[in-house]
Amino acid sequence: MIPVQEALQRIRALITTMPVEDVFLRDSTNRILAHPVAARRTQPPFAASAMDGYAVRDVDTAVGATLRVIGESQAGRGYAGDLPPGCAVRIFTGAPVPEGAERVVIQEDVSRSGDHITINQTGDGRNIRPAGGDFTEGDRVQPGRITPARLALLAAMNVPEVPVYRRPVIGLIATGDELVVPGEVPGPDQIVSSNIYAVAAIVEAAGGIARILPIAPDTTDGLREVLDLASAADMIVTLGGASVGDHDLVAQVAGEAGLALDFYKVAMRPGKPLMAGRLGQAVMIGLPGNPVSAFVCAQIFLRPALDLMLGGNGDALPRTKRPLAEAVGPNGNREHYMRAVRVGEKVRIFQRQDSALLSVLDAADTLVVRPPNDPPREIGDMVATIHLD
Ligand SMILES: Nc1nc2c(c(=O)[nH]1)N[C@H]1C(S)=C(S)[C@@H](COP(=O)(O)OP(=O)(O)OC[C@H]3O[C@@H](n4cnc5c(N)ncnc54)[C@H](O)[C@@H]3O)O[C@H]1N2
Ligand code: MOO
Repeated sequence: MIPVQEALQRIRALITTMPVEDVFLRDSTNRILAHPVAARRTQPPFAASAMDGYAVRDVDTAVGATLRVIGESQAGRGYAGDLPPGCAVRIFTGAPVPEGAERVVIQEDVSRSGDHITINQTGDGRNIRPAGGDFTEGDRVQPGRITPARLALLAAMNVPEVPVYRRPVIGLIATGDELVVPGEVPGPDQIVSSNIYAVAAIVEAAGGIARILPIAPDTTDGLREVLDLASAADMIVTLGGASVGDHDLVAQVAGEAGLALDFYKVAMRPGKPLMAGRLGQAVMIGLPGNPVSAFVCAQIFLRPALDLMLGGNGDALPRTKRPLAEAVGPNGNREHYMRAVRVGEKVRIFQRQDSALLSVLDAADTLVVRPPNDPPREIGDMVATIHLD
């Protein structure tokens, strides 16, 4: 058994970053921008009015001044020509400010009669957004996640396509004769395959494309066939069949298929029989079959691995120290990821920690991470926690 940190480091070392592809802006939400992208224009491209009102010169801006309205500037169609002294141009939010105008007096501050306005109040600001006040042509957006805000910025920069890392395809294989897919009628000794749906959701939330393959039976031929179906994937993740039982065939069959095993067994609970290596052009990760074990391993290893594939730095999930709401007994020799729930600022560890219990997992919003051989802990003792979203 190797420590969790070493297992994560070894998985990181197996990963290669995905190639870069250009996609339409509309398809780039949450993807990772791979290279800096330069603005193709300046914004605003002209001095623009920030308010609806009248564009005037400073010399004409006095309470009681009466000015002649000589034209109109609207968003999308400006006023062609200069603004002579003693005159005003009717202007709307976003419209180009005419040459010579130095401020916009908002319409609430003037009285209008026919072609003339009288200024009743001058207000504080100029109400003009200078050209290039937001960004100028050539300004660069740096690599990173394309958030909704960044999407709008790129659009305003007139960038129609962006270079992003290709989304990795993750082939997911549940193994075991006892499994049926949800909705099927299980035989008397069967259960419904569940953990693969959690792992698929985790993969997709991290930016990967999850492909759920047919359930692999507990036969070498059957498992090999399903593994073959996954051969085009960027990563192959098996669930179950990883332990030491007579029907735990994943290591054997993957080995025969050419798996270069990097490690097997991690000092963690749940998740001990985790394996990882390279199979052809893909990284292969063998998750334990117990539903909570597969879930925890996906959080601890798959998420950083996917982050790295997508151009991130593959950081482990962030940890926060929180006080215990209840005492807890000593830990064994494996790092324990205990299902727990927040109670205000504190955290309460569930009594039942069997790695088969999905109802407990569902009730949890936190994993409490106990180091190997951690002594008993009292109420109020600080423990490391991982938030589950
Ligand atoms: N003698 C030993 N027995 C076991 C050990 C050990 O060290 N010595 N390790 C235990 C630990 S820890 C774990 S974790 C499990 C992992 O076993 P496998 O990865 O081989 O998983 P399976 O045996 O195939 O299944 C375990 C359990 O999970 C259920 N399962 C499997 N796949 C699914 C699925 N897709 N959806 C829902 N449930 C699934 C399966 O029916 C079993 O109940 O081994 C321990 N044994
Ligand atoms: O490691 Mo197993 O995952 O303890 O249940």
